[in-house]
Amino acid sequence: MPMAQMVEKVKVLIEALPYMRRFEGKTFVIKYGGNAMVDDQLKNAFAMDVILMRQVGINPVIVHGGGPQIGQIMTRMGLKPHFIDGLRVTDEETVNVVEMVLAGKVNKDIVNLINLNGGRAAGLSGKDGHTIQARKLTHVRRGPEVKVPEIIDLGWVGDVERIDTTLLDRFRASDIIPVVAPVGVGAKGETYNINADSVAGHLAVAMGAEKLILLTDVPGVLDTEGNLISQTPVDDINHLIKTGVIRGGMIPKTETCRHARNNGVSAAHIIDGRIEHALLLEVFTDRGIGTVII
Ligand SMILES: Nc1ncnc2c1ncn2[C@@H]1O[C@H](COP(=O)(O)OP(=O)(O)O)[C@@H](O)[C@H]1O
Ligand SMILES: CC(=O)N[C@@H](CCC(=O)OP(=O)(O)O)C(=O)O
Repeated sequence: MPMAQMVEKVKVLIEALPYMRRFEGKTFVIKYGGNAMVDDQLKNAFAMDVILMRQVGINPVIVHGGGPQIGQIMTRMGLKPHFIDGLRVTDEETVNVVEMVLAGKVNKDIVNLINLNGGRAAGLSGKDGHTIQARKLTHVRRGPEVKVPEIIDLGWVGDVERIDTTLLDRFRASDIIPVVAPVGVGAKGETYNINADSVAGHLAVAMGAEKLILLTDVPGVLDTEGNLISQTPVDDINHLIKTGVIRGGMIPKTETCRHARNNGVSAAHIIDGRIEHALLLEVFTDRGIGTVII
């Protein structure tokens, strides 16, 4: 390798050093989903990023999605997936499929991925350690087409009521990376299907996380011309939603970020999981690659 190229490599490490120092001992809650969870090269890059974070003393907590994987199994079973405002309408049969897919195969595949890349991961759902305590979500329909606000029954869709961090605190004290399925448990032991971004936001608050990082399939929050908004103060989110700059699936994402920011999390990031090593590029470089909500 030519000397100039070697020097460039060392510069990258030096650029990362102040960030490594600043984040040592801090918790990052990372929502993992989208393309980053299906493409083999991206999957391994994600695992390596998380392992490197753990190695330099950061406590990464992974919350995963799995909407497409649930959809595949439902279709095979002859069930038709149905969404309202980005939330899956979840009847009794569907909630069983959701739990089997998320807390089962999807969760274990991620645990396996991290372990195979040299880390130590353990999977849990919200039922383990009573970690994610939930109640039925009261969903009010929104958007320009809704004239009168209307409450919709989405079935077994949950809202986080309380997070018990006991189990996650144990992991924090060890070298184990927790991988959390977004399945909640109700007061009577009932199972709730919860949006993974929302679980990540609540976990970040409960754990006093330094960062909430949401991986998605777009570069970040885009303006009306499609240009990336690299940084935005949390107080501007409302305006961006009201003026229609932020729409659709980006509304609950940015609202989750706002909730986290307003409850002690220092920064919330929305980044492009289609970029290899998106996590390290966002966290350990001066410019970052996505949107940071400060
Ligand atoms: N201002 C915006 N910037 C970026 N994406 C936006 C914006 N407004 C709406 N969106 C939409 O939000 C989507 C991301 O939300 P969603 O599909 O729910 O993500 P995920 O599947 O990763 O959870 C984007 O694909 C895009 O279509
Ligand atoms: C209530 C609700 O919609 N829950 C989601 C949970 C998984 C998820 O959030 O997965 P993604 O991040 O891949 O969308 C669902 O059933 O699909």
